[in-house]
Amino acid sequence: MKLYSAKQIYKADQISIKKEEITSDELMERAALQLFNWIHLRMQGAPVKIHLFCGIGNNGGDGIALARHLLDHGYNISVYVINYSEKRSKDFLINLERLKTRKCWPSFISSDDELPEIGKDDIIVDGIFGIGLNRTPDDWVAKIIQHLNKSEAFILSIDIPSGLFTDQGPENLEAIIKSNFVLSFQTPKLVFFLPQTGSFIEQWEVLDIGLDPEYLMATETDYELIGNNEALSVYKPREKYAHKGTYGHTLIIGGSYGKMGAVCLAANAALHAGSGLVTAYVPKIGYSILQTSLPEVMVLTDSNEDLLENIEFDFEPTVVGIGVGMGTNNKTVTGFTEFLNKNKKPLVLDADALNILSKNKSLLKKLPENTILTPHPKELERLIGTWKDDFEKLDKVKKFTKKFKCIVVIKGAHTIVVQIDKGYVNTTGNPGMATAGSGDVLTGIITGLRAQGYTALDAAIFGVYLHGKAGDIAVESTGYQSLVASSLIESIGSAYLDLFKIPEHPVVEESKGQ
Ligand SMILES: NC(=O)C1=CN([C@@H]2O[C@H](COP(=O)(O)OP(=O)(O)OC[C@H]3O[C@@H](n4cnc5c(N)ncnc54)[C@H](O)[C@@H]3O)[C@@H](O)[C@H]2O)[C@H](O)CC1
Ligand SMILES: [K+]
Repeated sequence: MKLYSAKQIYKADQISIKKEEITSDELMERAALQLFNWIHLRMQGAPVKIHLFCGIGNNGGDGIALARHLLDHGYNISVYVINYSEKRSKDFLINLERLKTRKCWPSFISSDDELPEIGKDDIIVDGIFGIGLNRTPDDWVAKIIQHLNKSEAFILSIDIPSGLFTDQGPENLEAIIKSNFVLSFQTPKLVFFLPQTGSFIEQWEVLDIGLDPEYLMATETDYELIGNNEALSVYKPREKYAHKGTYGHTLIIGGSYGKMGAVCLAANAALHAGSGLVTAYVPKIGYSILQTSLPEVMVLTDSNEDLLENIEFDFEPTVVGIGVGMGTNNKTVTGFTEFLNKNKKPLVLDADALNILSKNKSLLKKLPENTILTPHPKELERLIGTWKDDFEKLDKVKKFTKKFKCIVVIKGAHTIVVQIDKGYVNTTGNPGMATAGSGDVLTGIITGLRAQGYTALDAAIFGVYLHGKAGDIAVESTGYQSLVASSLIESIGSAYLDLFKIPEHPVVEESKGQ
């Protein structure tokens, strides 16, 4: 699913109005009816108090139009206009007049002196700001937002939690609605999935207000959301007359004294992802460990007993995944550098391979085109430096991938795969996956996919999706706390099978931000 920017949504808005020969007010009515139907289906006329907080722009207009429909159906509502500007939008005013004809007069709030009383069992509809927010709300508006957040009432946001910018980082976290549910028009917004802002959204759903499909289809976006459909479109079915050679030979290089488990996890994950053959290259100490725990995996050893020093092998792997459990000993740095000097094979780099690169940035030039790097936030910081917010981080990563012609997998609650100008935001995974070895499994899956002929970008996107889905399946039987990396591997098969399940429900997503 494409994640459109605010600018693109406004454009779609304009094009739809022109093409369909409708007024902007009619489009607002469509949006308001969608909101109303969603609420009415769930509430069935229940006499719960609904407080609608509306701004003076079109987000507020949506709220006011929704209020009219709720009123017409006998709901118990109170309407407040947060009067933060005199520049009221035309369609807001049209809808305000319509509401008044029903003898409903909103309370106009122009300061934080009188905060409306809200019961914890009430419902708040948040229509204060939408995608038109262009500066941080004034202090008194922020105080009202804080009052709503503290109320414990269920908050339903129209389009986007008020106070969140659509395409830039937040300035004041105290001036953002903490939304229990967001009904977002046409497209979820990128900020729903970023670490800094994702926690303001508990759940979201898209309401299709029928913006011009032709424009939406033809428009390239900077970000895409990867769900089941997108993963399925990348998936490569197995062929009847294939043999193990068809699906490539993965080489996992890593390990050091006390950290051989990381290699076991990555190698085993590569096998479960479908790599035809898997070889592990480890220090001598790892030989019996690997041979005993993974009978399917072939093992080659370094000349050094405890760490990697002379990475040499005499076969042609399809792809090399390097770094897990490897350590950053000077001898390993030398061995890794010499390996990069000679290597011509596609690479996946993780953990200590990334740490070595961070300290020896000149090595970055030696990476073959389309190398996949899988840093967690700390490793990423070592590679690209610090960032002031998620948008700056994404910009820096884009520049980095352009400069070194590589792919970066920014690991997090919603992992984002970045290549040059584009980011792919993953939807699977859960907090139980923040556990030892989870990253090693991801490295193994991505490397194993690459071995089977997936392009680097597809292997990264699909690998991240499968890894998260395996976690979602595993957690059903383990619970968050007891999820361990080995259970992720055991669930890779079920994650593949899940690709072909027909979804029972429309897209309702729980946010995994923080
Ligand atoms: N997607 C669509 O096609 C449709 C969207 N609808 C709704 O419209 C809003 C966007 O409305 P807009 O009027 O452009 O902006 P807002 O209501 O978000 O903001 C109001 C207005 O206020 C000014 N402003 C911005 N920031 C501040 C601030 N911090 N303090 C004071 N004033 C501020 C600015 O001028 C804004 O224009 C979208 O989210 C949907 O809910 C349509 O109803 C249907 C079609
Ligand atoms: K809103």
